[in-house]
Amino acid sequence: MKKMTIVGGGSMAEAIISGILENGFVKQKNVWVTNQSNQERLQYLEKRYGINGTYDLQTLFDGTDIVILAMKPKDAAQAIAKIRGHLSEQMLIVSVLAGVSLQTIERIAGKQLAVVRAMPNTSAAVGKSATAIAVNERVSKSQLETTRKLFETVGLATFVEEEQLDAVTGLSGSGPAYIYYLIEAMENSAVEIGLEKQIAKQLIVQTLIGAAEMVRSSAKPPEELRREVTSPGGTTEAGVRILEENGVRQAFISCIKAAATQSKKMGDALSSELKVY
Ligand SMILES: NC(=O)C1=CN([C@@H]2O[C@H](COP(=O)(O)OP(=O)(O)OC[C@H]3O[C@@H](n4cnc5c(N)ncnc54)[C@H](O)[C@@H]3O)[C@@H](O)[C@H]2O)C=CC1
Ligand SMILES: O=C(O)[C@@H]1CCC=N1
Repeated sequence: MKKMTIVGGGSMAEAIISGILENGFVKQKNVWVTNQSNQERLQYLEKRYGINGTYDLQTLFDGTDIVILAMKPKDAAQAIAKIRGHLSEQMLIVSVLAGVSLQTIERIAGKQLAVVRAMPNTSAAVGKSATAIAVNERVSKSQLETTRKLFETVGLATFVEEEQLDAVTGLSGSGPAYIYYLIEAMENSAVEIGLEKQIAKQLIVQTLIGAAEMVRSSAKPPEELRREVTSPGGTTEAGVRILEENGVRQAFISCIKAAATQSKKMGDALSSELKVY
């Protein structure tokens, strides 16, 4: 892989940049990034990661192999229209935009392109993304391999049907935020019951890592693992009863469904915006 161009320099772009450089997928000097207008942010990315920032489209796209689209879906029409003259069939276009279909990317570009639609998460920054990927028929075998390698350098990568990507977005694209929310609540409670914040943080993080590893490596389903923690008349039973009484399970289910629906809505909104033109 010779050159990579990233359009959009926000949280997701930074997570990918940090992950791929850590794993040597591409050399720092061969990574080019741009954003809408925030020069300070571009300079931060250049300094922090030793990559190149520019607003000059020729410099950005000349001889590039992979273009990563990492702007918000609402900005996609304008952003892709601006760069479409620089996109070619030889390039692999990788979109991480929630909800936006492979077809929509080609429609905005106004030409046939090899497009990958991926849904990673920000844990890419530490090599732990869970990424699901769908591709269009113009993606070659070697581009498919490059895509797999790209996302495997930042965590787990799996291929799915495009129709499943909204569900993936609701589950694992947004997923880290649900876990951070849980950690916030655990930290709040820890302070309230008299633990020091720093000690509580260590215990919470290790508990999450341990539980995740148990689910990953054990043949037992999570319900059974949970039963093993729950002594009759004990502490866990007292705690989990409160979760059940407060509908926390249902709240999580509704949360993930709402996020998946929102992904589809954002894609549909962009698609109907295009019909207007
Ligand atoms: N943040 C997350 O956890 C995840 C985000 N995504 C997707 O990644 C994309 C980016 O999300 P974030 O990084 O969170 O957003 P962000 O708001 O942090 O960054 C968006 C970037 O796009 C740039 N941009 C906007 N218009 C542009 C234009 N016309 N030309 C060039 N750059 C332009 C902005 O300047 C900014 O640097 C979204 O489409 C989102 O759906 C996907 C998976 C996870
Ligand atoms: O909140 C969002 O729209 C993006 C997509 C997945 C995670 N963050």
